Amino acid sequence: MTSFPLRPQRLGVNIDHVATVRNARGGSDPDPVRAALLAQAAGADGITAHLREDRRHIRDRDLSRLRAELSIPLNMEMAATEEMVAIATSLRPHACCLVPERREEVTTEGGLDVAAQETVLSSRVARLRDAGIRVSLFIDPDAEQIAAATRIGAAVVELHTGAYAEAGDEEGQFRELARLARGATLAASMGLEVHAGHGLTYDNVTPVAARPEIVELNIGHFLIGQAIFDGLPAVIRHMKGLMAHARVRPQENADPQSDDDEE
Ligand SMILES: CC(=O)[C@@H](O)[C@H](O)COP(=O)(O)O
Ligand SMILES: NCC(=O)COP(=O)(O)O
Repeated sequence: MTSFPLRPQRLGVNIDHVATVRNARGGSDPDPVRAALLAQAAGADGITAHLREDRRHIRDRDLSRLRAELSIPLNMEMAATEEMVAIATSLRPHACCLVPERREEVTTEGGLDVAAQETVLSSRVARLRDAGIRVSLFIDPDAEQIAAATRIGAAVVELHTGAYAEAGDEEGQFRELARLARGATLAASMGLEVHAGHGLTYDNVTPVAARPEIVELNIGHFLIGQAIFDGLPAVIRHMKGLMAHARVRPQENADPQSDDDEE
């Protein structure tokens, strides 16, 4: 692994769960667009918002306001459906991240099975790309999925960090970190830009932030929850500080067990 300071890593702030709280009462507060503008002012490098098919948090109007009001990149997460492709190609956000979706799920469980649906996904990726949108695929860090992502013309993969974040013990965390490290190295070697996210917190971000190939982290649920106690600007600044520190001496900050040189 690299031992010199790495280039800074971008933080994409996911504001979905501001909308979850708003929707609990059906009114207009708290406003996710106001949160996004606050995040932008506090140093967020991008804003991520997931327009779910069931509109349980972010709604169509939130996205059009985000598109109009933000000056940092907007990353629209969405299922790879006809409806969502039509919305995205009309909205033209900076990026679209295609994610798997099941109505019954509480949150996004696992990555998109790109290998199993290459034909349909490649035509949807092409339509988004033709509209000038940078396309990312939210996948598990598996060689088969990474190879399929390159075949269908994605520019970016976002590696799902949920299994790492939820690993119950140190051994499981080491194993999942090693898997992420292998996936990140492979994806970068195939020319993909590598992002990561899901379930990241102050406590588990450092080894992921220290991976040289990972240039962007998307973090939401933890930041929005922690903002209740500390305020959103302070929370964003603290997370960015942890990410920056992880990249100063990546060898010390990455978990030694995750070092792909040792595998
Ligand atoms: C794809 C993904 O990881 C995000 O969309 C994020 O977790 C917030 O949305 P949900 O909690 O609704 O999955
Ligand atoms: N793609 C991951 C994301 O946007 C944020 O996930 P989480 O931090 O809300 O779990």
